[in-house]
Amino acid sequence: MTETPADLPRYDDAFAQFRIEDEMARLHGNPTTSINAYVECCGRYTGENRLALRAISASGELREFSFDDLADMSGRAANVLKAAGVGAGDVVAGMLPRIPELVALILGTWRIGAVYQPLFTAFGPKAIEHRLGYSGAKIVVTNPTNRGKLDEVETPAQIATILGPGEALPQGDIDFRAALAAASPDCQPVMRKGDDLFMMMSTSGTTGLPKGVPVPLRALMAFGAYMREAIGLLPDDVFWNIADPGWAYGLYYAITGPLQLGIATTFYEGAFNAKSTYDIIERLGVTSLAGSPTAYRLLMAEGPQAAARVKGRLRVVSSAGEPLNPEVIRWFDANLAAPIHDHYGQTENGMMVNNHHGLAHVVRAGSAGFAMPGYRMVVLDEAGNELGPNQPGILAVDIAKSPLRWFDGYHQAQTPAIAGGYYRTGDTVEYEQDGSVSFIGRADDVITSAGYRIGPFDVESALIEHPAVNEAAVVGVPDPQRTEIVKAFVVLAPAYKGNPELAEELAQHVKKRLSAHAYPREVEFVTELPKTPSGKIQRFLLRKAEVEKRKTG
Ligand SMILES: CC(C)(COP(=O)(O)OP(=O)(O)OC[C@H]1O[C@@H](n2cnc3c(N)ncnc32)[C@H](O)[C@@H]1OP(=O)(O)O)[C@@H](O)C(=O)NCCC(=O)NCCSC(=O)CC(=O)O
Repeated sequence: MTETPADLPRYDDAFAQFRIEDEMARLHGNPTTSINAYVECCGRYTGENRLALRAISASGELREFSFDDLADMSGRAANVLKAAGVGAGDVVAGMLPRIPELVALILGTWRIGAVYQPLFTAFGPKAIEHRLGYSGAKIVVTNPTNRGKLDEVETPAQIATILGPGEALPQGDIDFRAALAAASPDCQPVMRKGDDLFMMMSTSGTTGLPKGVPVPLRALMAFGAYMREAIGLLPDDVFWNIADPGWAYGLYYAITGPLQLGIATTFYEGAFNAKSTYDIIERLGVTSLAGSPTAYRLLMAEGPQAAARVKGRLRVVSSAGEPLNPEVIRWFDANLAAPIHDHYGQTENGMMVNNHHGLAHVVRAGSAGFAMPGYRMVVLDEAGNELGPNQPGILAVDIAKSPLRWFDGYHQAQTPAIAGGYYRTGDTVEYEQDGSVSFIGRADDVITSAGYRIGPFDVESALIEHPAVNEAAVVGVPDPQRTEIVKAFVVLAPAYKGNPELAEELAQHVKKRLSAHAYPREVEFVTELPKTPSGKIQRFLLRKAEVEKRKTG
């Protein structure tokens, strides 16, 4: 790839020079004594007339907000939350599209020392109820598009709705926009400690429903380090991370990370499509773009002509959520003159292995890159022994030697992934001789589709709610566009007959009940599912057969 400029440090140097004290010094507060995420991401940059947010509405209207504007809006949001009885340590859930009020809500939540829980706007009632259930959120802030789903959710949480012109307020709700206008913008930040939480995320595994991922304030050090070390964000960059803030990559690195560095971020409220993405890159002069390979493959599919008008504009492009194929790297190089680098992370611990833009000379196409300074990443065999180069095993974090790692376990759930001094990511990889990591696949049944992590059990439990379904097994099958798609194998109840209409009905059922992104794009009706003698469904056999079938065409 790129030639080695003589003055760039060797990657090993960056790793050796890492000192947690330097990361602490970059914060405004101190994680051991007193810290507040609002102060880190906004309060410290007020009074400088500094740009914080460019927000483009679905109809294309651009509005700009300074850190002072966000201080004012978040102060109001904080006072509205306080009036609703929210205090330090309480959970505030947000189910909102990318609108300026979303940032006001998140910063306002942090300002009073509360914990922000994102609810992806594609979620259906089943996914929402589960998450509000384990978080115990005191209030949910949403908009009319999503409000109806909450009628089907059992929750004691108060609901606040952001109304558009002429929209009616559901009975019992707080009119959030009117309350913001009436509230005072003044609010003294509530200081916390580094181990206190400021986010409650969720993530899927192989078994059981999604689990809560508590994020302590000391994770801010890791988020800032990723923006600096891997994305290589510079003060003059026009930064746009297109990932949805309903998930980790969007919340950590489209909102928290750039604001923490005092650098403006970008919101586009409309649904993703290649044309509007090129339009916005051109209109705003975006120099640093982040997103998932599926989004980049969709930009590629639009063809070289569409790309030509922004060729040379992008200084760097960062990719996360799924492995990046070398073909995309070559296409971006040829048609956008932009280096696109693969980065690897998880909701637990954030980004950990990256092709760091600032260290372009060590980038390897087809590899996930090198451990972030501040992390010691290892490859383990099943017994927990560290493996050498070219030996496949589980990618893991060496806890004692990774001062930036912050994940201490799932919320009110066991965390077998943390054992023997390591956190096991669940991804199978191997090291190359130079220490870069090559991704092989998941060691479990978790599905990666269009950058989303989807738990098969979650989809199966939505399917078996349908009266036609007796049993279901859900697997990820390879797909050239979305890495994997969700496929369901369904054993029907005796009164039902498998046909395309029923397959579509089941897909729609999952879409509506669970989430619009997690539905099975393929449904196959079968008479039985492969099982172990003890009755456990063997998803891996179904997946293996699908992989073989697709290979042989
Ligand atoms: C690449 C994409 C832009 C492609 O967008 P698409 O529009 O094609 O499709 P999609 O995958 O978003 O959505 C699948 C289906 O859900 C629907 N859909 C999506 N969002 C919706 C919403 N908010 N409300 C209602 N429906 C919605 C779409 O219309 C589509 O329906 P239909 O199929 O009927 O057309 C997107 O998939 C994307 O942003 N992916 C990246 C995800 C991401 O941010 N990953 C990194 C974070 S993961 C992470 O942080 C860790 C973790 O997950 O744990």
